[in-house]
Amino acid sequence: MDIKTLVLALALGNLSLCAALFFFEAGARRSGQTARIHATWMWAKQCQALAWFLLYCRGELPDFLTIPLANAILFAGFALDASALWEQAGRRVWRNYLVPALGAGVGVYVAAWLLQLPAGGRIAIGSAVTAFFFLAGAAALGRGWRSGTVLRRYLVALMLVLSAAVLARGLLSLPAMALEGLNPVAVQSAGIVALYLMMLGNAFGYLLLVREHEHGELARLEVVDALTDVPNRRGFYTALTPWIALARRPGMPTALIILNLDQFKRVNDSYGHSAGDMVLKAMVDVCKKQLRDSDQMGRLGGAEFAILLPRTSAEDAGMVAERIRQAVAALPVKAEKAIINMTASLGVTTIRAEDSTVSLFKRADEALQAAKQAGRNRVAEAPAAIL
Ligand SMILES: Nc1nc2c(ncn2[C@@H]2O[C@H](COP(=O)(O)OP(=O)(O)OP(=O)(O)O)[C@@H](O)[C@H]2O)c(=O)[nH]1
Repeated sequence: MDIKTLVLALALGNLSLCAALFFFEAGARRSGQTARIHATWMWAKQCQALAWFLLYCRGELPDFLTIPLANAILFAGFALDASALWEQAGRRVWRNYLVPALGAGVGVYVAAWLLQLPAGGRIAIGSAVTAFFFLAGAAALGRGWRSGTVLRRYLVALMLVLSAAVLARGLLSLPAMALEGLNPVAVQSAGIVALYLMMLGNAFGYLLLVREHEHGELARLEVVDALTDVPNRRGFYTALTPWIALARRPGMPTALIILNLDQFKRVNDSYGHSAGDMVLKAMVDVCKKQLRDSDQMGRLGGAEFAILLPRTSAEDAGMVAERIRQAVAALPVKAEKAIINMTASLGVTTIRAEDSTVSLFKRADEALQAAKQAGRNRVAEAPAAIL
């Protein structure tokens, strides 16, 4: 295959990836950070498609368009590719390094063109810049190598090999490095094939990270409450299970508090659902400040939360619950249109040897209902076990 056809294949390949991503995006209706990463990747592909088309027109358009401008756009496309991979890996800060690196790469390349360096020198500079951005992308994909899938490792290895191939192409383009018997056209063709494979490797790498991120998020949301970021009922029950088993052994008990915000429905009705959400989040923050690191808070649903206090007696748990009650009552929540004062009722118990999850929550809930019936904004303790 001649070099011009390969360059055209790269332009069309990037264009078709752009179209594929556009439809992938249109169906998914992503938001926030994910949408931003997709946009970065789309820009990367558009830059690369444009640059390859300009390079394809070499000889038909003025040189300043098909040499410095085309290569500057191409480097920008590679930098954006690496940037999307780093953002997807959760490290936005990498943009701060990639942007200056792009500026330096473009600067050196344009200077080489202005100084009329031989084509081999320019190719070597271009290959070094390209390999740098490929390696940066491979590094993003290689994060979490040990726990990564085999496919991810394969892609990292592929990207490393291809980066080395691109670098080798650049070195072999230097007149001083030219090996005897090596066909320069074959070297250039091999370099462009490496770039083609890198285009595919990058695309698969990116889609793989998106898929892994989305799977991780789905798995997280099975056990974590999306609004307050504490374990949901399922996550909390999972955390509770070993403590129920441990309660059958003698030793310090484990306590359970159930907290319910008082007349929370009124907050929603008076100030709107989003104000209610703000109250729930603020309430979790307030409670967490009163707890130890080893304590565990979860959202059972609505305005009801559970708090597990390992190695805590009923008396101490009662004190913690009272501290939480006072903290909630003392903290007005600033919502968009109002300052909302809340109170909470709390039921306290300790896990008994014979307890199941059902009997434990039944007892804590009865204590909570007693606190509600006694007038709310108070703590009630379940009766002690009859020995
Ligand atoms: N803003 C918001 N409200 C929620 C959410 N989940 C449930 N709710 C509302 O929370 C309210 C729960 O009210 P309850 O706990 O049953 O009753 P209450 O009004 O707090 O009254 P008492 O518990 O008797 O003091 C209902 O109005 C639900 O619609 C949520 O995620 N966000």
